[in-house]
Amino acid sequence: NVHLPPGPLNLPVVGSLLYLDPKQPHLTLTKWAKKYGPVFGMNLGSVYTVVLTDPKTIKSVFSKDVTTCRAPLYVTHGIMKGYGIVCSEGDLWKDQRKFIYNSLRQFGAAKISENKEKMEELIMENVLDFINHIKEMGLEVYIEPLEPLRHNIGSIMNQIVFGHSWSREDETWNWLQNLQEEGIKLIGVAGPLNFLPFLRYIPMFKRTMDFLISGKLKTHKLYQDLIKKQCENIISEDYNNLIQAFIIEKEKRKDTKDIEKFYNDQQFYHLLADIFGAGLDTTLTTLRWYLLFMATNPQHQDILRQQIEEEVGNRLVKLSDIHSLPWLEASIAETQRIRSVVPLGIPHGTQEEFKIGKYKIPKQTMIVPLQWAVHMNEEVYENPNEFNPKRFLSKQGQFIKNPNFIPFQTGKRMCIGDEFARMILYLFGSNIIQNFRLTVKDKESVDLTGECGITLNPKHQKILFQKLF
Ligand code: HEM
Repeated sequence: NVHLPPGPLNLPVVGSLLYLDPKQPHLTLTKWAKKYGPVFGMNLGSVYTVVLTDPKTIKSVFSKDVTTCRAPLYVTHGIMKGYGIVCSEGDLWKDQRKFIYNSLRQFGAAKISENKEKMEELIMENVLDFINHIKEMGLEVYIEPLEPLRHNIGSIMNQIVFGHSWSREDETWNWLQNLQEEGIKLIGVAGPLNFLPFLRYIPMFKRTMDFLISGKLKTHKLYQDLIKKQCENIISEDYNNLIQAFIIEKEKRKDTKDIEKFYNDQQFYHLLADIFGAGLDTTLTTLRWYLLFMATNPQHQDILRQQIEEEVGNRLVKLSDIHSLPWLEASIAETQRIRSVVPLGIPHGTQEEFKIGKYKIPKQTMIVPLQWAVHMNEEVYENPNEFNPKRFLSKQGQFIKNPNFIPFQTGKRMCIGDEFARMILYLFGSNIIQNFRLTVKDKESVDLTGECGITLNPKHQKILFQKLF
């Protein structure tokens, strides 16, 4: 007796869309999960959607080939057309995932890599530049750290993607950052189009789509110049950026059909944008949340700073120190738990009909791994709204892994940059706390709810950086 999962009322055309809070959809879905269970389904406009909130089910469902597609969404498909890696499917996705995996390892952005020290150097250059930039502003500065952080995390991504980074004042860089920010906002605005594609005839939605597509074309123009620049360099076996990696791979396969299928210009541009975007927005947002939770919880910050003092002393914190700093790992993990940067997860799509237990999951379903519900489950995490890094520590004070913690998701499409992200988060997170005491002026007035776009972003909030030495 196989049937569709239970779920909320489906109205004609819109389905359950009208009941979903557009600003905080993760909260509505989490509420529904309590009512309908850990596997529930509904129509969101024209897209049949199944939401999963049990990490074991998410793991088993996402380890199947049949769920390796992306959700059938109008906006992302309309803009990306299946190119790149994040939105690609089938053979192209398989090939490019392997290629990106190997490239990240070559750049030193992997757990095991000969070039890991070079990557650590690149990250540390940017950590130091960030710290010095803030110190130059004065002994005590009260600022929203978004822009300086975005410059330095962005510079790391620029180096590994384009082999080039720009100064803070550079016009092209500022243009690229604005376009990125605007694009992310607009994809939020265009959200309803995903589910009600007929809205594209309404001028506001049409304008938004046109803006997104023209923004994409403009960045592709810039990429052409950056690719030309890299072509002028001699590309050796010791390549360290994605432009060079792609050119080398293309050359290797020049007599095969892969060139047209996987190594064409469109794929090149979309892939560069994908790695830049996937790497920057998520890591930056996590660090912003981290600084905010540290600033509003000075008691935890002091413990971490003390551990750094004892284990590292006054020199900079390095990657080889991390295993002796469980409070660092725990406070970063706790940040990723309490504010999932992708609260709805990154949805998948189904290629064919399949089953989850007694439930039928039709072909072309969107599957939402609801990270928010996993990370805020009170049965697993007592007082889930409290920021408490100790949840991730054993009685002996060691960092413990937790199967109910899935910020990078699991299975065949799991984030491919998780190790790289942790390298950045640990090095920025520890060295900032070592160098500054962070506080806010009025804790009660700090709004920690966040704004939901593609990622869940903190609202603008100033933090007091007090220089410690
Ligand atoms: C804190 C930082 C990050 C978080 C929370 C994060 C999270 C995620 C999540 C949830 C997914 C979706 C996985 C799935 O569909 O099952 C994903 C995919 C991906 N991430 Fe990350 N990510 C982060 C950093 C990075 C970095 C630094 C890079 C690389 C430069 C990266 C590259 C990618 C790519 C290429 C994909 C697409 C994989 C695919 O579709 O096969 N991510 N990430």
